[in-house]
Amino acid sequence: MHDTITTRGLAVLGCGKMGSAMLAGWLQRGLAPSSVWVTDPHPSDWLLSIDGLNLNVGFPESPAVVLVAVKPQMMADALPGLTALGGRDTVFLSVAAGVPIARYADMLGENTPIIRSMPNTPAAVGKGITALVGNDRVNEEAMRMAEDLLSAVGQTVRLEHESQMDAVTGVSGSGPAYVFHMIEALAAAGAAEGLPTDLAMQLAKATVAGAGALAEAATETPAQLRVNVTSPNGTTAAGLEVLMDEAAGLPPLIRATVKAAADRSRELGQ
Ligand SMILES: NC(=O)C1=CN([C@@H]2O[C@H](COP(=O)(O)OP(=O)(O)OC[C@H]3O[C@@H](n4cnc5c(N)ncnc54)[C@H](O)[C@@H]3O)[C@@H](O)[C@H]2O)C=CC1
Ligand SMILES: O=C(O)[C@@H]1CCC=N1
Repeated sequence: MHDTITTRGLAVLGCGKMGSAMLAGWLQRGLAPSSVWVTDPHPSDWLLSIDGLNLNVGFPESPAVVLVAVKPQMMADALPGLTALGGRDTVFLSVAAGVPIARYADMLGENTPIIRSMPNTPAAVGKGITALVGNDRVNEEAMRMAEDLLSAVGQTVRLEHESQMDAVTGVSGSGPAYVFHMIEALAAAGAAEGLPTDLAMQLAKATVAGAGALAEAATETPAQLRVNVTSPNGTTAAGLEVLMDEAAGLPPLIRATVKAAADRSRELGQ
């Protein structure tokens, strides 16, 4: 873990599902709990069980990073307490959906290095992907430090423009929920075809996990991997005829799903 973080400390504002997934990754990578300060009015049992963590005792005077992981709707209550840390070299790293860098800069001062990021919950098992974009106060060293932190829980990608963040949120931030729903729907369909519920769920989970792993590992495109499953005039072709229907199949449904999520991200930014 980056030396600056160990010496100056890492502050976490809000440590629910996302904050905890990230903190778990950092602790696993060897960050000492004594280097971490967490403020959360409702700490989980997991947080309470971490020996040496600085929990709800305020933040150090000049932490290397402040991770902001409260809900966008809580931001107005949570952030004003941190204005004293703004305008210096403490890097603010936000994971909040929709909240633009400008809103942090308004509260913390224009001179504050602010990185807006969008992780996702597979971070909890080290398989997340986080997109990042910083304001012009974020130098290369600060960006690398953030990437180093986030790479503890999966892949990272830099965005060229903050405006891309709403689409990213619609695809990879919210995306795990779409895939979990796919598992639910696949299992329910298996049960409707006569399988015991548990068996249908086991088949659905393993199929989605296996297909995801193959899509990541293979040199072929997902389209080719799909073709590889599809025997001419076989079972997959019959299924895909329904799923790939241009008017009523998955493409228009996923298009509308991602648009709704991206639109909501834009709305949260208003
Ligand atoms: N859950 C997800 O899949 C993802 C969430 N995010 C973003 O992460 C942020 C947090 O989301 P979750 O972890 O899902 O929510 P959560 O509800 O699990 O966590 C939020 C935490 O903030 C704490 N909190 C509330 N008021 C506070 C205050 N004034 N000061 C400090 N802490 C306070 C709550 O006690 C809670 O533990 C949101 O902004 C969300 O947009 C980003 C990517 C994915
Ligand atoms: O639903 C949300 O608003 C958050 C952001 C992306 C995933 N969960």
